[in-house]
Amino acid sequence: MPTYAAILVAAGQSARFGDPFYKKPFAMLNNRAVWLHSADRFLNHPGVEQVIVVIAEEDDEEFDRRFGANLAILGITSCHGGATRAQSVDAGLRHVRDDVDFVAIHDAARPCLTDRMLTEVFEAAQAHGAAILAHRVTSTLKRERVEGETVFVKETAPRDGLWEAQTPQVFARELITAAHAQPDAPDATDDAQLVERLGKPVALVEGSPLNIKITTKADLKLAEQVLRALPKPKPEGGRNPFADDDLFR
Ligand SMILES: Nc1ccn([C@@H]2O[C@H](COP(=O)(O)OP(=O)(O)OP(=O)(O)O)[C@@H](O)[C@H]2O)c(=O)n1
Ligand SMILES: C[C@](O)(CO)[C@H](O)COP(=O)(O)O
Repeated sequence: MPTYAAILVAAGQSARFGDPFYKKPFAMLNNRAVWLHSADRFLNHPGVEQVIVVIAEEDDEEFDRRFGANLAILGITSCHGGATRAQSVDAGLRHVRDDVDFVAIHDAARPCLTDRMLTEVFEAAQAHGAAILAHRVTSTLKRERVEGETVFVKETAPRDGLWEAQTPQVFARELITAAHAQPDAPDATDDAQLVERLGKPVALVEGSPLNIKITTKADLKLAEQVLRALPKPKPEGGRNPFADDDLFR
């Protein structure tokens, strides 16, 4: 069975979340920190040998106080991120073991990932070397034109063939390591674009509009309802309590 390392990036500033106490990955969601919901998916998934959480150095003390026991019990590694998301991913890559085959890179602020999505993007990465969860654009897209204080429609952008990238984004370890070694890597807003720049294929795997990225407080409320809609753990136990069902299709 192929082996995986998961990098959970949680080192952003959460500026749009606007909480005076908690950055969004560390906010409570149904009695568990947002990032731990994300970590659970990977920890319970076959083949995942390593989980690395990337945090901002300024969060060290609070993170250790709140989650130090979780890291020890769950065998999670932590490291410091950088000023950009890509720099945080690169920091996580430097802790990935040489013996894992694939690396899954996931926004810790996306806690509504399901077992089925993870299985499908893992399988696609095995088949193609690189795969990402994404969701076909279903709304009409407008390009803006700004005049003074007012924003107008400049044009309607063609949406045929457009997908909204999500995470996890999963890559053969050597491929993503080479991709992040490129000179302009720190400015990338997702990891797939660095692999695209190498001319390598990246498979698109249908995720779900419910695989939301928590950006604002309103997103946290939405995530609470999404997670509550997940099936309850099976009586025989042992199963991942976050197993998927058709709700997420
Ligand atoms: N320098 C950064 C920037 C972002 N992230 C992580 O990347 C994910 C997606 O980024 P985003 O939603 O933009 O988070 P923030 O940058 O924290 O959001 P904001 O722009 O509101 O500050 C988040 O889990 C965030 O913690 C990171 O690890 N390091
Ligand atoms: C990686 C990502 O979630 C894919 O849509 C997105 O690019 C993250 O961007 P952010 O500005 O760091 O939230």
